[in-house]
Amino acid sequence: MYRIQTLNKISPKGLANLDENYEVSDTMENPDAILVRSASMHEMEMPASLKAIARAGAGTNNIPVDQCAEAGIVVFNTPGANANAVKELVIAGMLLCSRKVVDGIEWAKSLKGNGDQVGKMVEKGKSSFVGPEIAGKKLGVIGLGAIGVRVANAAAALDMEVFGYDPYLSVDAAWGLSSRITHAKSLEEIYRECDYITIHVPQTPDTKGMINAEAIASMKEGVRILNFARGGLVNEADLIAGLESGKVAAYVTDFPSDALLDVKGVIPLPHLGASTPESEENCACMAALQVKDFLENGNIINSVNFPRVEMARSAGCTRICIIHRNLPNVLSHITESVSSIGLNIENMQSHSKKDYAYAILDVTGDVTADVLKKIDDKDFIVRIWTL
Ligand SMILES: NC(=O)c1ccc[n+]([C@@H]2O[C@H](COP(=O)([O-])OP(=O)(O)OC[C@H]3O[C@@H](n4cnc5c(N)ncnc54)[C@H](O)[C@@H]3O)[C@@H](O)[C@H]2O)c1
Ligand SMILES: O=C(O)[C@H](O)COP(=O)(O)O
Repeated sequence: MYRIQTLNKISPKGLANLDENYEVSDTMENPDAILVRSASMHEMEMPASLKAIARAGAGTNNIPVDQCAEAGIVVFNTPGANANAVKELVIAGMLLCSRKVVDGIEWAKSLKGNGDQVGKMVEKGKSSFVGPEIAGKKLGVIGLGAIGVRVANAAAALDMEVFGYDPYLSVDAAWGLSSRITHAKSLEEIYRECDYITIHVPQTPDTKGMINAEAIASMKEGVRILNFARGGLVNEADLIAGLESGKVAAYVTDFPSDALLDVKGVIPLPHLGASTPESEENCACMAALQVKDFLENGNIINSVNFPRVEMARSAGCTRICIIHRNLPNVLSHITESVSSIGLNIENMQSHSKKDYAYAILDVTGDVTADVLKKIDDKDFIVRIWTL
């Protein structure tokens, strides 16, 4: 029986992929794997039993990914599974901050009690809520991954002039990008040209605070900024100064903080980007299936700290799975150890990612604890197990 702990509410449709061989609970001790959304795991002590963490979503900055790699814990995410949900809310965010929709709704509600005068008051007062259309305006998209590409294409379809910036653009993303998108060669070009700027990059030490006083100073007067990626990408004090001076007309964020809530021009949303039934199901299904395939077959598909390694099971074989440091001669140590005890390697796959590598070997012969001990050199083997 595999033991799965959930740290957030995970869509039941996703959990339904875990059959009678799985016990799932939010109060599980010694889990084999954890399913999580945005709960922070940075302060959590990782149980020795833990082999995998699956983030049902995109951002993994709530998980100590590097520490997990050191401990041989594979961290998965679900690329693209919630991207459409975020795209739709970004488009809504641009309309919200252009057309004074929120202020207009609040004012309209304040007319309650004026009886048959409401119609007249609406017509008289509506001129306070005039706001520009988005068609014909310039949108800068920073980060053209699963979300950024969808936002760029949707905005182009709404007749915006779209600039995209991503120095690490993947081939898949490039194939998906409309030919109407202008390739911005620098952030400065985005800042200089665009009326609306939307950020879709992961929060890392490199991107943290990237929207700061210097960036804001080089943007257009009255720029509208949207942040559905992570709060930490924006230096809040600098942004508030920009809003107060009028340089920034609006800031739509999915990551409100106490300091932002009462600042004019801020439209705070309670991290709703991925909160649709469709994306909750997509993410949960992908997370559950990836964990299942890893626990049962050792396959790693979308991991942020280990390479993709997957191989069909070879009939009549025992599978040996080995997470190891990415150092010279480790593979030859493994294969020599295995063959020196008379095991035959029928099939094997191995790939590396930064400091770590992962190998799966399908072998025939008797794989005893002694065999594993022979391979398990503590200097470079992080975790070894059989399936
Ligand atoms: N609000 C929400 O509910 C919600 C939902 C999903 C994702 N997110 C956030 O959005 C982020 C992006 O999600 P995604 O699914 O598009 O991820 P993704 O990995 O598909 O795309 C990220 C893109 O950013 C690019 N990038 C990285 N560093 C960059 C830099 N310095 N400048 C420009 N581009 C850079 C990468 O090349 C990649 O193409 C996630 O990391 C997460 O933090 C938020
Ligand atoms: O990175 C993500 O996928 C989003 O921020 C969604 O987070 P959530 O799963 O907590 O809604």
